Amino acid sequence: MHTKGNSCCCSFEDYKLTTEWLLNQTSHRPKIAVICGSGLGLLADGATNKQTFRYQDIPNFPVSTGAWSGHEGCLVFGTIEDTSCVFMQGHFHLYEGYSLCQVTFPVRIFKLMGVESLLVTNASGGICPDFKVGDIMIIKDHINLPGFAGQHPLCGPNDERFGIRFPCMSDAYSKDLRRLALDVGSELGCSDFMREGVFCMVSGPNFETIAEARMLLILGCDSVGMSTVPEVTVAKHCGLRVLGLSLITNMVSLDYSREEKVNHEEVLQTSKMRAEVLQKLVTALICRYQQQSINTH
Ligand SMILES: O=P(O)(O)O[C@@H]1C[C@H](O)[C@@H](CO)O1
Ligand code: HPA
Repeated sequence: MHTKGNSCCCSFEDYKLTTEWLLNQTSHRPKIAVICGSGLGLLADGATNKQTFRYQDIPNFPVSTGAWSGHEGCLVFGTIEDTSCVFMQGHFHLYEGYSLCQVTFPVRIFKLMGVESLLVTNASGGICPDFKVGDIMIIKDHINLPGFAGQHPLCGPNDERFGIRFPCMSDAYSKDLRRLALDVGSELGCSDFMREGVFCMVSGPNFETIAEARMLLILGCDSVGMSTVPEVTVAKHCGLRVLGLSLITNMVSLDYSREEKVNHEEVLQTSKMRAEVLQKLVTALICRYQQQSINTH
């Protein structure tokens, strides 16, 4: 897989080869794909009948830069109730040096495998002053800051087999799935720490300066992180329904007098603290998703 400038140089045949390889290795035919954010690899724990592939063993799959820890770097197929799912334990970031074609490569594989909906999770810094560490924000919309600077996963020749040249992004996050997430969250007693808001992607790897954070607040961002937007953009382009859940792992500094400094350990600690709740939420969502599709089809 090569990249030219910032455009994707992965051919349709590359995507097909990886898809066919996976379909030949597993009898799972996933309907839902889940991208596990930093520290959230255990979202796959609710699944049974699991089959795991290391990224390094999957043809064309981007290989870990070693920045991840533990059991990350695996694609896990499994079943939740009767729904076949696939989980990405560990995802790819611009700041690790991956091209956006590599970052979003798995999403097109999911599409070709027959996945209908993508559930993206991530860790982010809270900007909205009403938010608290540990809140789960349902992503209502996003700001693609790297995209404004030409770092966009759909730059380059458009492959119509995936989607149209100029896709609409005003409804990138499914209203039905957002409602379902709110309902399921409320049934599980999570309403007190569930929010909805606008997510902004920055490239990272540094956390924001105070001036940058203040700018993001003025722009209407509720939280900021270093992933998700490229995957969601490519998912929407190829017709997947998307739900995004962003865990507020820290509050972003908006004030020069604030003493606390954000760091990656704090991010991972909050993810660890909330991982079990998020896992229950994701599992319940997938159960309800299946029931809803049965009722509506
Ligand atoms: O869930 P992701 O991987 O987006 O997590 C954020 C962005 C960085 O990877 C990391 C910074 O602490 O957290
Ligand atoms: N800023 C950017 N990305 C992040 C943050 C943050 O404060 N927390 C987790 N990911």
